[in-house]
Amino acid sequence: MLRPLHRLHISTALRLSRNLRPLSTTPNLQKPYSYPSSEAKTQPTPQPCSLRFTLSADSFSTSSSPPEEPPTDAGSSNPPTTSPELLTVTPDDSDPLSYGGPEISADLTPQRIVSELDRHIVGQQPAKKALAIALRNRWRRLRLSQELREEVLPKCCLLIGSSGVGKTELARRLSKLVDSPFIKVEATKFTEVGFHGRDVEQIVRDLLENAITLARNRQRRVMASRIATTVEERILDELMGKASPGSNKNRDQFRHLLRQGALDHQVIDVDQPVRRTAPSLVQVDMAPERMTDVFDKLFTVRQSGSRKRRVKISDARALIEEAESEKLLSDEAVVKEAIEATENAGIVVIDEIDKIAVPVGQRHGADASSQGVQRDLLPLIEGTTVSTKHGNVETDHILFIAAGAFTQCKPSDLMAELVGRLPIRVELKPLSTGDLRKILTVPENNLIRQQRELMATEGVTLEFTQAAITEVANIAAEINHTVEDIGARRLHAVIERIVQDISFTAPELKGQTVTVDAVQVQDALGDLLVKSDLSRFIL
Ligand SMILES: Nc1ncnc2c1ncn2[C@@H]1O[C@H](COP(=O)(O)OP(=O)(O)OP(=O)(O)O)[C@@H](O)[C@H]1O
Repeated sequence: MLRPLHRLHISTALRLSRNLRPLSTTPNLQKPYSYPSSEAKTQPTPQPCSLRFTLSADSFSTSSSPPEEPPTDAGSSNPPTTSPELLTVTPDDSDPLSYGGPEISADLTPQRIVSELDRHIVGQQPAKKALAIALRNRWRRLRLSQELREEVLPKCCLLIGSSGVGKTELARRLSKLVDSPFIKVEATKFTEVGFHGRDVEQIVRDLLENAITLARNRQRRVMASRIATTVEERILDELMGKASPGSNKNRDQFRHLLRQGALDHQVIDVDQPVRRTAPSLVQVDMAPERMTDVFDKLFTVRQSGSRKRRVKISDARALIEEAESEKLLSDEAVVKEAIEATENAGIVVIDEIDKIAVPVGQRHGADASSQGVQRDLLPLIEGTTVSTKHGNVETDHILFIAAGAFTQCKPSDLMAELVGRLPIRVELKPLSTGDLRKILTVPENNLIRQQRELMATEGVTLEFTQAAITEVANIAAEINHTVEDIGARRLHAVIERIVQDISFTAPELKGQTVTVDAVQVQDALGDLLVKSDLSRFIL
């Protein structure tokens, strides 16, 4: 039976660690949890040149230390990064409620935004440029006086281009660059329910939910080191009792063992909080979503306090971390940050906008719902207040990016007021065979790399010859041309078909190198390459 560790003599504990390597040389591979290093605690907080997405002009902060240059080699095989130098979060340990959300680095110039987008998207330079300016304008707007800032509305964009040429991907990458709340919706989804369509305000509610997730994760990251320290101290308290003067040496030795994972099997008591729900009242004039929230809470079992559980230290870490995060992360602060981020940094892509455009002569009968959706979208884009269960969200400064192919109609077939709200228009080019070839190999997380890395997990080295890559691009372009143009999406299906057999047998190919050449590409696609069969081609 295990003895409580606080009764163990330190020499016994040290014996446990006899076979362990010194702390400084132990790779942290098997430990699911990383403790803050003492160096990390003493290092000065970086002072990036940055600007907050907060409403108050007083919260702007700048400093003279510029962030490092990002890698610009688009073909680099580096793992994906989230460009941390472009987005910074400023922790204020003294007040967990003080986070104002993400900050856009002042160094994120339009040119730099374009080069960041270049890392993931091939070509489409005019669209990249337009979006870069739109994003930079947000940064500029936040530097204006409060009075002028409210007057400057974001210019919304209309991206015109066929399916799969990168319209959504550009907007998604843009939002990732600055950790903005992002949502993509299809305009046609709002016509299916009938004349009034689905409530377009749901777009903003969904955007806010996304912002809440981002805000929670962001605050967790900011507090990670504080939480890790607390977790360690809680475990040490359980093992040895509360820290007391003179107990530092023993405590440090136990801390050392704990960090080595030598105490993982010891069992300790952990307090697990039980959620308590606040009593709520249903009011007759309540918004429907608020009412749903109240009912949710009513049906939640009301309990309070905490209960003790005896668990191994290896399991206790996650439980204590969760409980500490709950204590430190205030829902109120998360929602506040999320609403600010939604209002000032939210990006919404409304795809298939062309499908709800109706030429003037046809604006009657069944098309009434399309017209209705356009009318409903207008206030959102112009700026309105949407009520959500977390509070009101102003849409004035959300960046709306409408997108569509406009093959059957023209932008002017949209309502004039709506078109007026989308003054930045950019056309995205159809993808050529050369573009498809580049998409296979140039973006950081390109499809070929994805397949190679997947096979590497099985111990298989997968190679594609240059001729094979060219052949894949040729075939994808041909199918797009003959069957239906779905742009770069075609590559996914073609590649999947080519690697299907290798993928199936990979566990038996461990240690081997498999090279795909042009002939194998043709073999894999077999009779589907016969032109007459292309119409039946399922890729
Ligand atoms: N120019 C490009 N460079 C790199 N990848 C691309 C490019 N265009 C498209 N892709 C890839 O193709 C897929 C589909 O692209 P995306 O979602 O942007 O299409 P879209 O233009 O929005 O089309 P749709 O209107 O049909 O949604 C994504 O996986 C994206 O990464």
